[in-house]
Amino acid sequence: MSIYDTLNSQQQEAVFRTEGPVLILAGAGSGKTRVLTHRIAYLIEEKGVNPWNIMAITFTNKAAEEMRDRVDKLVGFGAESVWVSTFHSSCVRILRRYIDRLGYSNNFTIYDTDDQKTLMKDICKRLNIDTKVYKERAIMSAVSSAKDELISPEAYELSTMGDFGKKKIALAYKEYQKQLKKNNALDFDDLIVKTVELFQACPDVLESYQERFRYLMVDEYQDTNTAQFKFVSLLASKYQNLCVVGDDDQSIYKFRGANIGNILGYEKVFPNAKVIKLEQNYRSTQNILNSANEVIRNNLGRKSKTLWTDNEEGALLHFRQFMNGFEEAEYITGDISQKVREGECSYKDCAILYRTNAQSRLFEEKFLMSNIPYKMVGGVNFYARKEIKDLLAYLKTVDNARDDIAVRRIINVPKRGIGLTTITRVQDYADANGISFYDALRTADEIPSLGRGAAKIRPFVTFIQSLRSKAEYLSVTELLDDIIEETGYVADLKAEDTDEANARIENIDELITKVVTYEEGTDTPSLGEFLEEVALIADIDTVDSNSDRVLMMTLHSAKGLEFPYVYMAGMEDGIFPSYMTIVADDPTEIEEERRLCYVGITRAMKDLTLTCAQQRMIRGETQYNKVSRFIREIPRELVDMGQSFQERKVKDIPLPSGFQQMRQAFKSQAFQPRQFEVKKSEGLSYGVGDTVKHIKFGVGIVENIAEGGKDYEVTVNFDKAGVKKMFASFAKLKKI
Ligand SMILES: Nc1ncnc2c1ncn2[C@@H]1O[C@H](COP(=O)(O)OP(=O)(O)OP(=O)(O)O)[C@@H](O)[C@H]1O
Ligand SMILES: [Mg+2]
Repeated sequence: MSIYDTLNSQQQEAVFRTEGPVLILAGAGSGKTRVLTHRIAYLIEEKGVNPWNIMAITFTNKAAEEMRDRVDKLVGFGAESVWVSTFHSSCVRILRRYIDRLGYSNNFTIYDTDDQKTLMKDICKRLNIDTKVYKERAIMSAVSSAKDELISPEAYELSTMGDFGKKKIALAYKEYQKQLKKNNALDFDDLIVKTVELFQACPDVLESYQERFRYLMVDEYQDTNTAQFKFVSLLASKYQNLCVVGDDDQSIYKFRGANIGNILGYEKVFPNAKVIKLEQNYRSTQNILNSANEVIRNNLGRKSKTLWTDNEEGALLHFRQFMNGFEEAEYITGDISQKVREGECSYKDCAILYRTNAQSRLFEEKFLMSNIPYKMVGGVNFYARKEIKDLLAYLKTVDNARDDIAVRRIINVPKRGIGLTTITRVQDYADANGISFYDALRTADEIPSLGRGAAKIRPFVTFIQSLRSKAEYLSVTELLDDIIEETGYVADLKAEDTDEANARIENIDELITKVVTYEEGTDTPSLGEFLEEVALIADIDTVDSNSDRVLMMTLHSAKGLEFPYVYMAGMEDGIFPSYMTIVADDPTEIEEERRLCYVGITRAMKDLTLTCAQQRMIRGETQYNKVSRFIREIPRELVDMGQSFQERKVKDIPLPSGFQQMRQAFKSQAFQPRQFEVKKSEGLSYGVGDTVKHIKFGVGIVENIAEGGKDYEVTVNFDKAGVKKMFASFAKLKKI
């Protein structure tokens, strides 16, 4: 039996049709990605195609990694030469080789959003564009959309049609490109645009890549934009071996220029394309799939399609409503650890999905406290995010200013024109005199080497000093508000008005919520104690070589992935669908959110839990949200509604439950695993120093047993496998 026998007949058709354009349009979990990986295997093994001649493009690095993995498993030898990557990294590789043909040098720099913004600010100044009327960020986002559509500065200018605002943007766009080139730099969008330009300007380069990539495949095709589509169609125009797979119901990147028209337009560019539909879902239980189908049915602008499954009916979906976000996080973490403890699944089988990254904080804290390993995919841990670090650095500086790193972090946030030379000189002075960096700043006038630099430092010191005197009578919440206000931190982000800036604001709101919760839950709150509490969570080392971890990510980053147990949290109108899309005039915005919901539901293989909170603290204020409209679109008979919170007779919980324990835990530091060295642990049949046997790692000696929340963490030095840390309940060690 060959690997291709495991495919159904439509899938086989898609795999075996290696020549010519193929379009596979099919619903979630129908095996689209599987078809692509098997197609790669088939090309190499059955058609004798050189792996070097195959290119597969996916949307995210995570998806590329996963595809690479799947291909490696199918094809033993040679698979590493298949070019599997994202659009952006493919383009970087091509440009590094040939961009000199466009007059750049091959060691070009790639500008991140901060660099872009600095440049755009500069340009606005130079062109006398009033950034109060035309915000840099708004200009940048218009420029970015133009690039997604492959509209050049010249074409943009022609399209302005006397529109005054657009004219300004056209001017800025033109100048921006000029400056980028002068700096030998490309922004993110340019990576694709310049590659397309290169292909168009240099037929020989294009041809060499056409020869190289005889077989092209694109996953998640529904999310490609015009520029990306042009890139692949140019590459495929010679041999026409382009196979794209996608699902119009999972198009969730309209805000980034994804163009659903590409799906429909494919047959225009490749008129003899073979269209293949896959209708069987292999991923999910009937209940999960039916729920997903019912939800997506509410979108009007879609092609209807059939998606069925042979899988078992499965458990009902679970819906749980809680008093607040804290209870919600507690329930989900508890549910996961119970399942793991009972041997029903491992941590890595579980994923928590949410609408915005800011929602991760409560889960992270809960996981850390319960010693449950977790990993955030495609996001940065809450306390490692720039905006959170910046604001905490302010609080630390106000608190005692002994943390040099904190002071240095914010000395130029927002920009105060204090240069690196000045900072280095201050640091040298501090080192030479054995004083802190901040104390050196306070005596800046006496540092001879500073010269005029000292004048720039004075306002900063005055600002911090004034915050310090305010800290005597302000609450931590008020102090934080004051810092945000005075630094213009949020105001600047608001002016940027991009998705990224808005996500940062949400994170800051979440920090405010954290402070408010802290103050409400403490008799004598203080800045010092708050920082201590945060430091304990922020500094816990989450780097864990163990890959058995609960995954947390936004719904957007979950695209293409699958997990046996999925938790969709924050199912509330105002969160998901987001408030912005509810108030928008445009009904297609809700449809995009609904597609995102469809993506979320269809990630689940066996079990799906949907949760929401009655009240949620956002920006330190309690909001009352209705249950998400998407929940109401799922037929009741498919859902186990659990106990509603009214039935639990919760009278009035001013504080999130579990909060007191958390405070206790912080005070006693009980959740720091290494603090508790237990010689002979209750319930374990072995102790430190005993020789034990593990089913996979063999024989070793127990080096340490630490109390970790609800389970013991055992460190064993195995004769062969080396030192491993594991939780007692699934290590199943036997004393010998
Ligand atoms: N013919 C098949 N037999 C058994 N399992 C299959 C078959 N086809 C697909 N699967 C399994 O079904 C699951 C979903 O497949 P895959 O991830 O390829 O779907 P997809 O269409 O790419 O989904 P998405 O739209 O979410 O990206 C995978 O676990 C895959 O291994
Ligand atoms: Mg897929």
